[in-house]
Amino acid sequence: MKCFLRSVDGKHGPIALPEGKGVTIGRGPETLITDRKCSKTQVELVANLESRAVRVTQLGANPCSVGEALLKKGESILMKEDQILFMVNGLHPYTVLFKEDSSKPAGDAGKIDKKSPKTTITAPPSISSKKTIVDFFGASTSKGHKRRVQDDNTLAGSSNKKPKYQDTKAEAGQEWDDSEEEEIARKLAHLQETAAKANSNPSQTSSNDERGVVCSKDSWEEHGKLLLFNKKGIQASSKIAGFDIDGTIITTKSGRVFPLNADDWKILYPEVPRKLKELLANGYKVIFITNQMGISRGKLQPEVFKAKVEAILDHLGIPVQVFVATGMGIYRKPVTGMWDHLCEKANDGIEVKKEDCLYVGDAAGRPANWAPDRKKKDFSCSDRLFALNIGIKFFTPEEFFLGWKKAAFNFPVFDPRNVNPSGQLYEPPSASLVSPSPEVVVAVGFPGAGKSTFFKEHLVPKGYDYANRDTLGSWQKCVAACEDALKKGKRIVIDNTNPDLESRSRYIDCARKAGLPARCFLFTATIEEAKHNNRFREMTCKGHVSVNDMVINSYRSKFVEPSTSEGFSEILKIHFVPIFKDPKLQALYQQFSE
Ligand SMILES: Nc1ncnc2c1ncn2[C@@H]1O[C@H](COP(=O)(O)OP(=O)(O)OP(=O)(O)O)[C@@H](O)[C@H]1O
Repeated sequence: MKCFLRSVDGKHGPIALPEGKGVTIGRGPETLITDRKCSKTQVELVANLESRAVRVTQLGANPCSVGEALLKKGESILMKEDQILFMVNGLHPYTVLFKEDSSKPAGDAGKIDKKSPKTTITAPPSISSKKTIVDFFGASTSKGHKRRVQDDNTLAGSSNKKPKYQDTKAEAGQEWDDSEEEEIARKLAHLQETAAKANSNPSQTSSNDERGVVCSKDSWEEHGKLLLFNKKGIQASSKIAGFDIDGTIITTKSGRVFPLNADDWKILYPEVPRKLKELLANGYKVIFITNQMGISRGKLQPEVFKAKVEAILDHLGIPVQVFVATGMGIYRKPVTGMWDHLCEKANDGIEVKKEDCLYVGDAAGRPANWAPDRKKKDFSCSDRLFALNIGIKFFTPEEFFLGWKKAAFNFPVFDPRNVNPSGQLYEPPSASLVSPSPEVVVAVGFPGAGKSTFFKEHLVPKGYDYANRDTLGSWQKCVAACEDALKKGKRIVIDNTNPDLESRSRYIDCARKAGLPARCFLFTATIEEAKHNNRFREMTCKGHVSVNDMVINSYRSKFVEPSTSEGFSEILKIHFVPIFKDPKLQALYQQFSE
């Protein structure tokens, strides 16, 4: 038995790790690593042939990682054959390989060809048949799979390499090229075996991760504004790796921001297919999660988009579950409706473990010039906020696929998690919310500032009449209602946005004519908070017409700070203090929305 360290990138040949002897590896001619973050003595490796494991000890200042574990200087971990060692910052991947001595007859492992600088190994019987892998990927023909693998090689800039897998005639014992994909294929084949067992006995799972049954056919589902694609071969898991599609998995061929047509796409980075396959091999279910508002706006035909999704998956050659939010509402990222659907209804009842999940997206709130050749700021922060709302790890495509360092980003001004239920409701605190005698209360505040909620909570139950232009139909009807209430000696609130002097003067005049006071209740919710509230109302209140940003911006441009000089006897500032009777609604409110 011998042990070798193998470069997953295929940058150099295998490095022998003699039994029990420390081998120091790092930046240098042996590994061809030039990355200065990697020390020349980055890690020490000690092979133990009996336990088929290698002890990895971190020596350099910047940590390496083995599987999920990040090693600080001086820390050690045992590395098994199914794990990947990244020398530094998720870069320079290595695996270890234990092989029977080539001088002995090959058992269930292969042999090292000492003559060739490149390692060739004999495929273990369990994975030597191409069909095994083809079945896992759900591809229809072996030819199709072979072509797909070649495509991936081309993407990875290694078109001079031979195809990774032999054709269907490949038998156990035949030699095949050593490459990064071979290791991944080994793991995939192992997973497939486990999956096959799980299919016959769904309660049985692999050692660490919970897995479900393997999906046997492609299917599209529709759940209101959610489209869901189950690709043949997907398998439920407690570990989820989620990806946005546009700008993360693909970009446009044309170079335009928006695709010119359904064929205007290409894989964003050559590293994408391999990284996704690696995740699958490590027991993740890979899902794509995309906002496609164009569908509900009638600009994108659902069938056209469905065909595009299928073409992307065929090109990648991997089983992926795809979630598409077709309009506004709970399914639209950053709100977590699509994730909730996955957890509650689309993961075979396997509980998703958030700590084992990650999400990658390009809408990350990065400012202009976030990297030397990246001038444009991100169009949004919705992907980062989506991961934050769920509570899982987030990466940009550059961080995840290319190993770039974390980029700076701008956080939204309004953070719904910070609304304070015990905050001060109004100012000045010495004022009285309710008057014992007839009066007019005139609201001023953004659409969505919380005016109606406040009045219905605090004034209407105390006997105030209520006038609102949305329900009555016009400001003239509100004025009539106001006159009528005052004539009857009643108190009334006017629940309109009333941003300017003109709109307010109508009600102040009514009060003046009746010889009664008019007070102003100025709602202090900011524009960002008001937009959030409007989106929350859209998700939770079916009857309300949605308020678009134009209406909100128009309020802002018309707004004139109310003053007693207009004729108000008093001006109260009303702050947004959340009241939630249902914890589910509170949780939804406290999610970032966009
Ligand atoms: N104090 C509060 N606590 C929790 N949610 C609130 C509160 N105030 C308002 N909301 C929510 O914010 C959304 C907008 O509130 P509301 O309809 O009261 O605003 P508005 O100022 O009356 O809007 P418009 O001017 O468009 O009628 C609603 O979904 C409401 O449930």
